[in-house]
Amino acid sequence: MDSVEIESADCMHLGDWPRTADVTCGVLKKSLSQSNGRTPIDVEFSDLTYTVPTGKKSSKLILRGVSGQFRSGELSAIMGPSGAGKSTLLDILAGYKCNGVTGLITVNGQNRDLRKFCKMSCYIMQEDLTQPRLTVEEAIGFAADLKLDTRISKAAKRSLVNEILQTLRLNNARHTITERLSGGERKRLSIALELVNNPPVIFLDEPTTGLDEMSSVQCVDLLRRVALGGRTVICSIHTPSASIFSKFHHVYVVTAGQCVYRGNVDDVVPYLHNIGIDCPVHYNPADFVIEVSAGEYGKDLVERMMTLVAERSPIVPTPHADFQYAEFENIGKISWWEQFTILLKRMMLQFYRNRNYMYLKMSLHAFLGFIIGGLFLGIGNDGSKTLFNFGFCFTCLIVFLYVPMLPILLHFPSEVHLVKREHFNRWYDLGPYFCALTVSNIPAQIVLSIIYLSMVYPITGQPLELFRCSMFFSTCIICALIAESMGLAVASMLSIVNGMFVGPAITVPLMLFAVQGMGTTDPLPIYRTLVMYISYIRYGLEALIVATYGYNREKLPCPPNMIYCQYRVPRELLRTMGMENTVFWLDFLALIIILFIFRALTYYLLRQRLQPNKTFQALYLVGRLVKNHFVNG
Ligand SMILES: Nc1ncnc2c1ncn2[C@@H]1O[C@H](COP(=O)(O)OP(=O)(O)OP(=O)(O)O)[C@@H](O)[C@H]1O
Repeated sequence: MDSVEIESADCMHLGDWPRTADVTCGVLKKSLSQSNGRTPIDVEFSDLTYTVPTGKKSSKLILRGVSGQFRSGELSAIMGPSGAGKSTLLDILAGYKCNGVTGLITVNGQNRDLRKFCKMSCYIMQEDLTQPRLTVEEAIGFAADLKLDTRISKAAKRSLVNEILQTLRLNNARHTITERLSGGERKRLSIALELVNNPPVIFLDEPTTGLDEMSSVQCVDLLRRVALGGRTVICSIHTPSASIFSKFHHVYVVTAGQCVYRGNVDDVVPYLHNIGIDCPVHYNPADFVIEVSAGEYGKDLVERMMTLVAERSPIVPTPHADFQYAEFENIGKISWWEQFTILLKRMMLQFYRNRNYMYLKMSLHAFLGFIIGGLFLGIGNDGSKTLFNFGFCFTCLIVFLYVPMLPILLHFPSEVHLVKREHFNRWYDLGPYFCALTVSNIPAQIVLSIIYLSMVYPITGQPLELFRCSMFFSTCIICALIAESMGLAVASMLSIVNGMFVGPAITVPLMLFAVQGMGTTDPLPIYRTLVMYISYIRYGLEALIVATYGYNREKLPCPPNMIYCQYRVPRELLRTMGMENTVFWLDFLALIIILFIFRALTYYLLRQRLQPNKTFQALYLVGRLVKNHFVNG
């Protein structure tokens, strides 16, 4: 079936949400306030507690057995004083936090299956992270490509993007690069990106923070409309104005990790009246209930609210006998290859927009080529400077260690945050992302390496024989890719600050191990030999030296003023360096294997960062305990 058929077929089934119909027929606005054919989702939780370890033997109880219910078709607010546990509760309900949580969360009366629940929900976090170097229109377009069925025609997706831009008042900013958006626009963009596939459950952490009153009202209005369309919309919110407060259907008030009120917004004031405190006339009930729950009118009132909450607001489960997780299993699922191509396209576009950075890197490589070439001018064909040429090979490996690694350590940790968020909201799988990242990085790295090498190789007088030249170039390029992969592995687990320390720190032993025992004719003890071959730089060095001096290279010319050139015979140098029997292809193969190991390690670490397994969770906890032990004493 081609896309046109799908488009027209879907127009006939407007209720068949969240497929293409809502969007292809240009009725997003209408669809937001429309019921749909799918089962509504109610989220219930009981006796939820959340504890975090804080020191050697201490831990902090953040949520203390809270229970509640959020229904479909309602806009619900989680409110409370600062530090009460609103964001924590939202993180747990959305499935973003799982460690240290006890209690029960159910979806339409069935135990929550987190993997499946994530497919039917989205979480818009407080910090608005958006893909850099894309316009608003492009960002929403890529989200639509990734989240919607590929059988939907391009025109239909374009019309969806236009509708979303209009609905969220982003039309004037459609060609603005995301980094240049105002706070309110960025918030609306974050919401727009997640609304693309119309998920049945939407969590938002403080969606109005940083917005002016008018933008906040419009934002909450939109959420209300979305909720009335049959979705379950839950947001944490800080002291809303009276008009914003009145737009919510349901409110859940927490203080010090306990619930003090849950129920209709209209019932807040009568409830407070019943426990003996009246909200002053013309006073914002939202402010008042937060003040009361913060203990400003006495601690006994707060305790009374805590005990009364279960009695006055019993949770009445709304079972949906016909509810099946499978119904939501394939929402907008696209294939591995489609995800890969879309992500690659997005990365290439971002790369193109950032071309000045690429020009800077190219200039830096040319500059390094000029400086290093000048330092080692003409030594490659001078029998009296063979040892200096050895230094040149080592310098090339150091250049290809730090230059590819440091930028990765600086920028990849922030990208991991973005990937974590998009992956959590089920935009794509890690496999296609990682492959797209690899494919988009490798050509640039090769070009940069060639710029540097094509300058230093002739300037330093290396042998201009095609086979030696290609062996030299390919060894350096593989080493650059290994260093980049090492940077990715470190940056996928650590923050910028920690990565910038750990990354360069691990390069020091790598360099030292590589040159063990060089220049001595005594054989090394076996353990030192093993340690030496841990370092990929050793393989790189051997490969470069053999490419330059191996394969029966003829004697090098010696300057007429030199009486004795010890290493003008290349074999003599190889013997002194213990590389007489070295086979280039074995070293090259070892480098390729190391490259694959590092790539696989990066993938594994990234996977653990996004979805830690039990071992990693245990390691994380041990790490935290150790940190708390040393940091907090
Ligand atoms: N990992 C942690 N370690 C120690 N304390 C934590 C941790 N995570 C959260 N907390 C504490 O738990 C409490 C609740 O945090 P949370 O972010 O949920 O509050 P909040 O109600 O959203 O606050 P705000 O409105 O100010 O954002 C706070 O006191 C916070 O310091």
